[in-house]
Amino acid sequence: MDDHAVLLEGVTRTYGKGATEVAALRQVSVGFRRGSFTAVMGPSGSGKSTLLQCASGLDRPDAGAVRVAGRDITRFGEKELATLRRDQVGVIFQAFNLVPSLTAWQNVILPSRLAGRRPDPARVRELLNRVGLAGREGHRPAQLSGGQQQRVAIARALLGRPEVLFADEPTGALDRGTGHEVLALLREAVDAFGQTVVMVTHDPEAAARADSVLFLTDGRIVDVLYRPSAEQIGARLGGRR
Ligand SMILES: Nc1ncnc2c1ncn2[C@@H]1O[C@H](COP(=O)(O)OP(=O)(O)OP(=O)(O)O)[C@@H](O)[C@H]1O
Repeated sequence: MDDHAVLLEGVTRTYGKGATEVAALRQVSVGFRRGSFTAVMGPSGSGKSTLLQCASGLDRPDAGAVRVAGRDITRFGEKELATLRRDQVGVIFQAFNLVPSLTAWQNVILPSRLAGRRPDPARVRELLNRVGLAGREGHRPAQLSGGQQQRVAIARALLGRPEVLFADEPTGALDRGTGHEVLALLREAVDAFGQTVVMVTHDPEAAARADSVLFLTDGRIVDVLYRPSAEQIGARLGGRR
């Protein structure tokens, strides 16, 4: 039974102490199968980002295990986590982490270069074109809008073809056309390259591109829909909230 790219077992994450204590995740157990595309939805503050942060090794749960390719990453030290992020796990988060002194093109290829690879320029160009940054390859982050910076981060995460890709609201800051293209790129990562994608979104139409949709409420998974339509997702969100 090891066809899970990522498996969370009883993951609990609590922030703060005493009166200000918030249980962001409560005993969450869920598996993400290899080559699957999962959307994560739920009200603001329900724990979606915390789930992604814990699953990607950016945050450490207080209890439980997070297995990536079978290995419990909650026991990893900083060095192992850095290697994990370089080789296996890609993240598209709102804090873009772009290097201010580098151009869009240079930012996209940086992680691959650091990993000792020589990225194919044709592929870099294709990715930049598809996220709508043609003509802006030479711009530095400060010369790009927030949405454009996010697109650089998306192209950067896709270039390395990581086994697992975590995306927090990847289409949130994008116009409709670019949003569709980004979803197509994520779908292609799954269908053509067998990557595993986990995406937080508030948009039922974006979530409908996934194979399944998890619903979080108050730090718990309360529902799962398989291959739902945008209408079914909207109804689920509008119903028992
Ligand atoms: N670093 C932190 N310190 C303290 N509390 C935090 C921290 N990060 C998250 N929380 C709290 O944990 C809970 C879950 O937060 P999380 O960001 O995971 O929710 P979310 O579902 O992603 O919300 P949103 O849709 O608004 O982004 C919230 O109550 C939040 O206030």
